[in-house]
Amino acid sequence: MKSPYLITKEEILKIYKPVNPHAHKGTQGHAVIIAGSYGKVGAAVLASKSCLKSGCGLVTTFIPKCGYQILQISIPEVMTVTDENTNFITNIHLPLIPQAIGIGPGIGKELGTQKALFEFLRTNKVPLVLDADALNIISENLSWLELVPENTILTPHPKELERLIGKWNSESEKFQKTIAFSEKYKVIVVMKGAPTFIINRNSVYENTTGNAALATAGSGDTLTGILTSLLAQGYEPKYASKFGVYLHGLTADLALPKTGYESFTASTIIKYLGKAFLELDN
Ligand SMILES: NC(=O)C1=CN([C@@H]2O[C@H](COP(=O)(O)OP(=O)(O)OC[C@H]3O[C@@H](n4cnc5c(N)ncnc54)[C@H](O)[C@@H]3O)[C@@H](O)[C@H]2O)[C@@H](O)CC1
Ligand SMILES: Nc1ncnc2c1ncn2[C@@H]1O[C@H](COP(=O)(O)OP(=O)(O)O)[C@@H](O)[C@H]1O
Ligand SMILES: [Mg+2]
Repeated sequence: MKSPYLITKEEILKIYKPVNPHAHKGTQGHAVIIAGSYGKVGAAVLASKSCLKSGCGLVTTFIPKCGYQILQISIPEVMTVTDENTNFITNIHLPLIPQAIGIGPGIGKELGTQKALFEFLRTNKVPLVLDADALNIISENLSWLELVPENTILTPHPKELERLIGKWNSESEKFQKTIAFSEKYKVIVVMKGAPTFIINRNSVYENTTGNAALATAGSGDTLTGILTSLLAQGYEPKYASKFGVYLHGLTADLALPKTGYESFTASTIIKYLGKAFLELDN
């Protein structure tokens, strides 16, 4: 394997598009987050909040009914659309065509949710981020990946990656298999870890931000929100993936001197997103 390209501040500055002074919420992109189930509505809250706090103009969150009040009270800025079902998603219907959709955090693997995911993938044309249980469901139905838009971003952690590509015997085999997977399905794979690598066909990129403070519940859910937000703002998937992982890691680097590793939580990622964007101007 060629040595990876590093995702550095210099690279990110070539990608970053500062907000236009004439911008309004309608020009900043409308993102949809499809997430949550009974007991895991927090995943929907974290992904939606990080989405909104990464610059997109409007966020609509699709959740099972049990998440309605939780979402509306936790994040009044976010609009919500609910499934007919109380505890998990069974039928994804959106009253709008957004610029990007992130799906998967906390949705579970109920049969009804699997069917809803298939029907969604069959009809969706919008740029997509697939995470968590969306990946776990797809792992058992790999042909569904033929339905997703080209350059869909997949964000597996190592266990989810193993479910997608099978076991590997060495680091180099892991990369070979992920490259083959990215080429076969024409998708971008964000291999989350320490550090995170992005595999886009046979190109490999290594993130330079982040630390072990990110080893905390919901950390990946916030990454899904950030990536979906950047896609909705019009960043191409190859740029959104790099910018997103860089910003996500940078929040932890900036927060660490204040929080230490132990008290850092996924909400701290969200809290430090503003400082991470400001750091790009320094
Ligand atoms: N507050 C919430 O509502 C939360 C909801 N979550 C959701 O809960 C669902 C289950 O997610 P999980 O990821 O916990 O379950 P998984 O079963 O997908 O992953 C857990 C397994 O993966 C392994 N693993 C994870 N990261 C690893 C790493 N970096 N290196 C090696 N092994 C690693 C763990 O050891 C464990 O065996 C997802 O839908 C997720 O989005 C979680 O994000 C936690 C917070
Ligand atoms: N030790 C670490 N160093 C750097 N980043 C880490 C470390 N541990 C976890 N992360 C990052 O935290 C995130 C964890 O994602 P994930 O496992 O999906 O969390 P969750 O499902 O709980 O939201 C990934 O972006 C991963 O790269
Ligand atoms: Mg996760």
